Amino acid sequence: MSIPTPHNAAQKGDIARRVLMPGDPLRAKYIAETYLEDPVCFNTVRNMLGYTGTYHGQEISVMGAGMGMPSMGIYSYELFHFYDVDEIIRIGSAGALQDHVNVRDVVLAIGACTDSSYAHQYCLPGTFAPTADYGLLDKAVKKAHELKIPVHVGNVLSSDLFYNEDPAAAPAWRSMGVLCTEMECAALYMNAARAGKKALAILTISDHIFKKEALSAQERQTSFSQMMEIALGI
Ligand SMILES: O=P(O)(O)O[C@H]1O[C@H](CO)[C@@H](O)[C@H]1O
Ligand SMILES: O=c1cc[nH]c(=O)[nH]1
Repeated sequence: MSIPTPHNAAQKGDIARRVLMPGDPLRAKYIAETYLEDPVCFNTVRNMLGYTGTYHGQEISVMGAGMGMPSMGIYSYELFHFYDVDEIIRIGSAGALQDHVNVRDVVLAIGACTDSSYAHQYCLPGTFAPTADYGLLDKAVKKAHELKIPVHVGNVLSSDLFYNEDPAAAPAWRSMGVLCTEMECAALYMNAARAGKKALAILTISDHIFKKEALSAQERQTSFSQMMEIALGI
């Protein structure tokens, strides 16, 4: 595939080697305008906004990934394969599945279970365990400790379903110690593995599946800042 792609108007060199990816493109805009110096917008196709700027002198990009594994699958595939991106850090929200994981908490995803068929394309003679890049994960853990931000480090669920009508699904994942549920991490980790690149997901708990708690808009912003401090500090 040549660039620009059907989904990304960037030219070669417009995108940094490291990209932060929130699901929401407006959050990408907010991050670029709030945290980066001299941000330049490189994509508006489908309003999936992407920006490149600098943070403490280092070039970094931030781009929306959309919701769900197909969307993350497209954008991260193109970044890894056509734009020479080396590292993608997903920054997103998630619903807690464990009692000790609370709203506002930050989760670093070692691995991503999934109910999606995304891995079928690889025709593997078994199941694949999508995992974070250990170097990025280690740096994120150390940065969180340095910033005194408590984090949970463990397995997450990347589900195709935000509204799941099977009442047994969440308790089943909970019984396996899975910390929280979101919708993109497994696709990102699989694309990174296939491309020989690096990925990590940093998640903020926005709601609790079992306690039926949810953050207010203001609280989301505060917790989101902690996640950003870790992601940008790596
Ligand atoms: O906050 P983001 O990154 O969008 O992540 C979570 O929020 C969306 C669902 O509301 C899904 O994309 C899920 O993964
Ligand atoms: O995918 C998600 C994100 C936040 N909360 C959920 O319950 N699911």
